[in-house]
Amino acid sequence: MDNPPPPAITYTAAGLATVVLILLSRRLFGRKLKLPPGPKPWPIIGNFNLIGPLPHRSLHELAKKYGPIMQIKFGSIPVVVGSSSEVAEAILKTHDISLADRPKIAAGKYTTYNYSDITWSQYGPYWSHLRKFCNMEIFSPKRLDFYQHVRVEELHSLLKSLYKTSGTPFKTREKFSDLSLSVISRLVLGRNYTLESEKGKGVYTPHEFKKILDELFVLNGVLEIGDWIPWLSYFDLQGNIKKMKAVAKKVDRFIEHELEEHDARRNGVKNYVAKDMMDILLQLSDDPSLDVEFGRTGVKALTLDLIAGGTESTAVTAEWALAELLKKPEIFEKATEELDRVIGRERWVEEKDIVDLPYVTAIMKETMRLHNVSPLLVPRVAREDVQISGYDIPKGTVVMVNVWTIGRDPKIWDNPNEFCPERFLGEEIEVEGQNFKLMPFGAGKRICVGYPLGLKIIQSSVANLLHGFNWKLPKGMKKEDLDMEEIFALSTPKKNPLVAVAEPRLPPHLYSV
Ligand code: HEM
Repeated sequence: MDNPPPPAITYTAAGLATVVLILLSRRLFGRKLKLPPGPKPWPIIGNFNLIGPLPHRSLHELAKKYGPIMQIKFGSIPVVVGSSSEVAEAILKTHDISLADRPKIAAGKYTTYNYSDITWSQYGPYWSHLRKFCNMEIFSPKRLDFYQHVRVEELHSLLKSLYKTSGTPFKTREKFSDLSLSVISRLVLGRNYTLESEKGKGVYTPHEFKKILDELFVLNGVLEIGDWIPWLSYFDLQGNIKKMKAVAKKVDRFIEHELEEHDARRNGVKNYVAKDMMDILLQLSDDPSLDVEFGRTGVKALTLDLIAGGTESTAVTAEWALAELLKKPEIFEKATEELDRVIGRERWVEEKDIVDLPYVTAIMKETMRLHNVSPLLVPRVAREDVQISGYDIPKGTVVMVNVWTIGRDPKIWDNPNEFCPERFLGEEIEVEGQNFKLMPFGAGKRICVGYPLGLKIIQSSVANLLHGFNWKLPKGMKKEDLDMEEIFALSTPKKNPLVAVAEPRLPPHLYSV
C-alpha cells in the first residue's frame, strides 16, 4: 500500500493560506486586526464544546466572562455576539446595512426553496422587493384594516371553543396556534386550514399539516454541524439534512396543490380580482415590468414564510404569557380589574381598545422581554468590514444579538428575572425596533416583516383570554410545579406544553357570537 503524503505538506499549505489571509486582512485594515475577546477555539470544532442545547443560555454565560461583544467560533466560522443594548444598537442600527446578509445555512437551502424566501435570502434587490411587496400589499395599515373581520371572526371562534372546554384541562398552545394558523391561512390561501370541515380539500388534514409545520420549525432552529464545519455536511451526521429534504417535499406538495387551485380559478378570467395573498403573489410573478425575477419559486417561498412566520410566534408568546400569570395570580387580578373598568362585562375587547389597556399591554411587553421567540434573533453576516466598540468585524463574520441576555441585563432592568409588568407602566418602551432594550421583533432592515399583524393578533388574543376566562392549573397542580423550561427552535416554546383550565367569567350569551 502507498504511504499517505506527509501531513507536513497539508500543514504547510494551511499555514501559507493563514499567512496570506492575515497579510490580506492587514492590508485591508492597514494594521493588525483587533478581534473581540472570546474563548480560545479548538481545531475543527471551534468553541462548540461550550455551546449546550440552549445556545442563548450558553452564550449568556460566556458573555459574563468576555463582555458585551465577544467572538467565538462555531466550527471554523467566526461568530460575533452582541449582548448589550449599546452593541445591539451598533449592529442593528449604526452598521445595519453592512451587517444585513444571512448565513447560507442548510435549513434555508433545503426548506425555503434555496434561500428564495425573505428570512434566508441575502440582502439585495430580490429581498428588498419581497419586503416592499409585503409592506405594501400584505401588512400595510389599509390591508390590515381590510382584513380585521378575519382576525375578529377567528378570535371569537377560539373564545367559543374555549367556552366548550369549561373546567376541562387542555393544552393551551394547540388552541392558540389554531387561531394564528386560521387567520394566516385565510389571509394567504383564502381558506381556513384548521377546520375539520376543510378536510379533503387540501392534501393534508389540519392535524397532519400542523405536524409538518412543527417539524419545519424545529429543523429551522437546529444547530446543524455541517453549517459550521462545511466538509462535514456531506456526512449529515445528525440526520438533519435528510429530515429537511423530507419535510420540504411534504411542504412543496401542499403549496403546489394550493397553487394549482389558485391557477385554475384565475385561468381564462378576464380582469380577475385577487381574493387572497396567493392570488396577489401570482399576479406579481406574472408582471413583466418587474426588474427582479420572482417566479413560481418565489411565490412558494413567500407563501411558506408567511405561514411559518405567522403561526408559531404568536401562539408561543400567548402560552408564555399565561404560564407567567399562572405563577403570579395577583397579576390576573390587576388585569381583570383594568378590563372590567375599561371594557365592562358586556362585550369583548376590540383591537381599538388596546391603547386604553396599559396594564394588559405591559403584560405583553414583560412576556416578550423574558420569552423572546427568537432569543438570538436570526443570525446576520457582515457584507463588509466594520468596527464596533473598537473591535474589527471582518466581512463574512456571522453576527448575532443575544436579546435573551439584554432582556435580563441588571443594568437595564431591576430584578431582571422577576415577571413584573409594572416596570413598563409610565415608561415609553415600545416593541417595534426603536428601543434596543426590548426587541421582540428584532430591529433595523431585517426587523420582522409581519410584526404589524403579529402584534395585533397577540395583543387582542391575550386581552380577550384574560377578559373572558379565569385561568387555573389542573386540579392537584400547584404553581410551584409549573416549570418554565424552554426548547430552542425557530420559536422558543415551553419545553413541556402548558396545560390549563379556562372558566368563563362573562355572561354566557357573549360566547355564542
Ligand atoms: C408575536 C409575533 C411575532 C414575533 C415575536 C416575531 C419575531 C420575529 C423576529 C425576532 C424576527 C427576526 C428579526 C431579526 O433578525 O432582526 C422575525 C423575522 C421575520 N418574521 Fe416574525 N415574528 C412574529 C410574527 C410574524 C408574522 C405574523 C409573520 C408573517 C405573517 C412573520 C414573518 C417574519 C419574516 C418573513 C421574517 C424575516 C425577515 C427578514 O429576514 O427580512 N413574523 N420575526
